[in-house]
Parts: sequence; C-alpha cells; structure tokens
Amino acid sequence: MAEQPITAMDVSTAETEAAGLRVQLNQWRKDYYDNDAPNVEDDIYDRNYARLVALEQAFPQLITPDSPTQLVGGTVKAGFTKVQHEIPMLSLGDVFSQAELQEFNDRLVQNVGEPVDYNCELKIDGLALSLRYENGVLVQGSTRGNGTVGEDITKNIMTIESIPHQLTKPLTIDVRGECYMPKAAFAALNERREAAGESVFANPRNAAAGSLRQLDTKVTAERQLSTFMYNIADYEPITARTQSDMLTEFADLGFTINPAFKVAHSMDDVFQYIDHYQNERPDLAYGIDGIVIKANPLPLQRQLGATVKVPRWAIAFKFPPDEQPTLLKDVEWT
Ligand SMILES: NC(=O)c1c(N)nc(OC2CCCC2)nc1O[C@@H]1CCC[C@@H]1O
Repeated sequence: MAEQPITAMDVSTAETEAAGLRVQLNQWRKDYYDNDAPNVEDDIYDRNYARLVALEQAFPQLITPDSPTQLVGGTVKAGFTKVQHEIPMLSLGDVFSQAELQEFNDRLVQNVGEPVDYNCELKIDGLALSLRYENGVLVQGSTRGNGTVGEDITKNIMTIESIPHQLTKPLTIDVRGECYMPKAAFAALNERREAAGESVFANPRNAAAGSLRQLDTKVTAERQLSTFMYNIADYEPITARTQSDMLTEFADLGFTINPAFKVAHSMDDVFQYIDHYQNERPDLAYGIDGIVIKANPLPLQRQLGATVKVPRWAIAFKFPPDEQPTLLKDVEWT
C-alpha cells in the first residue's frame, strides 16, 4: 500500500494505520528482544517504526502506553536476576540518509549556537552491555534489557577475554559497550551446529545475543565473544573532556575500544567517514549496521542530555541491511 502523506490524513485513518503498526512492531520486538531471533529485516523494522513515530508526532492523541515508541529495548529473560540501571542505558535515534543527518546537525547547531565537533564511531551490530567496577574491580555485568532493568550476566561476561577483571586504576565506574561475535567465529559456530544437525543463527548479532543471554556459562565461554566499549554512565570518574579522549582513556584503563573512531570537524568529514566505512564494511572482522556520530565535547553531551529513550547529542546513521550470511541450510551443495 503506498504510504499516504500524513499531512493529508484525518485522525481516524491515522489511528487505523498506527494501530496496525503497533501490533506488527510489538510482535517483531518480541521476536527480536525476547527470543533473540528477529524475523524481519532491520531496515523494514526501522522504517515501520519511523512511520509510527511520524504518525504519533502528527497526532499525539494516538500515542498509547504500549506503543513501541514509549518502550526501550527488550525485557528480562526468565532465569536471569534483574539489574536496575541507576543511569538508564539509552538507545539511539536513527536516520537513513545524509539529508536527515544534515537536519540532525542543523538542529543541534541551532540549539547549541555554534558548530559542533563530532566523534564518528562504527555502529557495532551486537548486544549492548554494561560493566560495573568498584575500586577498579569488575563486580557486575548486565544487558540493557528495557533500558532501566536488564539481566545479570556477570558469570557469562567473566569468560570474555576482552573484558578486564581489574582496571589499571581503582575507579568505581559503569562503562557501556557492545558485545559482538566476530564474523569468523559466527561462520565456524554455524558450521559446527549445522554438522550437529542443530539450528543455525541467522546473523552474528543473534549469535552474540543467544550466547550472552545464556544460562549455561560454559556455553558462553566457548562462543569467542568480544567487546568494544564506548560509553559511560556517569562522567565523573574519568578525566577526558571529549568522547574521543574518553575512548583513549578506556583503552588505558584496560578496555577494548574500536580503533576506527575519528573526530569530524564538519559534516563533510562525517559524510567522508560514512562513505569510507560503507565500502570497508564487508572486509571488517565484525558486523556493523551503521555509523554513530556523537557530539565530541563531554560537557555538551551532559548539557544536551536525553529524551525518555535517546540522547540528543548522538544519532545513528543506518546502512541498508548487510546481505545476511547465507544460512548453510540454504546453500545448494553441488
Ligand atoms: N552499537 C554501537 O557501536 C554503539 C556505539 N558505538 N555508541 C553508542 O552510543 C550510544 C549509547 C548511549 C548513548 C549513545 N551506542 C551504540 O549502540 C547502541 C547501544 C544501544 C542501542 C545501540 O545499539
């Protein structure tokens, strides 16, 4: 059905479309967050979600508490203890074109009143996680869950090599990042599962989520998961004054960070970074589903803050879906 322009809609037509979108999106969410097995392409989910956001912005009376626009992320899987995130783990707003990215920048610059340096980062296609350290010692690991309540996966993250059990400084700090499964580990895992007549994972993100949200820690330990850390809950404990310096400080503390970050001094720099990594994407050792640009000065991040779900100082530029690695069961063995 060709999408009717919202400006030409009456509220009852909008309500009908919004209700249909809510049902469909909530079902897709449940598959994605609760069963780690999405059965819809990311870009289809994202476009339907963006359409519901636009309908609700045009007709706020259509917003319902169960609308996916009012929720963040998934729920807590049975069997895991819950963890309350004192500082919520935010999601990210999405844009799908350079024009929309330019609009994000123009709004932000108008709000701030001067040009803004951005830190450009690869958007790792994994599962967001939070690591808590007390006096430099790792005490807890948790998933994002719905943003305020996640799952305690401390035992599982203890088996991940890239996660330091002790920092180089005795800091009390909550650091957030992405847990992912490298493409090579994903291919090997699916080969083993296929050979054993087990179901295969559709993509590395599902494989990482299924391996991390796993009640049997021994299974997690053999899945070759890795992490890139990129965000902090409370800025206090660190000395960095910019996002880019914070990543370097994370590395000095013992974390693994993604080395492909780059400070952009103009939108042209941002667009160049996007073009470069859109081409590099197939050769990366891990999956990415876009680029994240963040206001680089940390005081500016703090000043701009967040809405219920997403920061005002960061946005994700989404790539079209990777051609999903062919499932071995679909391969015609000649
Ligand atoms: N997937 C990523 O590589 C990534 C990133 N490099 N940087 C951020 O910064 C966000 C986190 C909270 C405020 C900004 N988020 C990322 O992923 C988010 C986390 C939760 C949903 C997205 O996957």
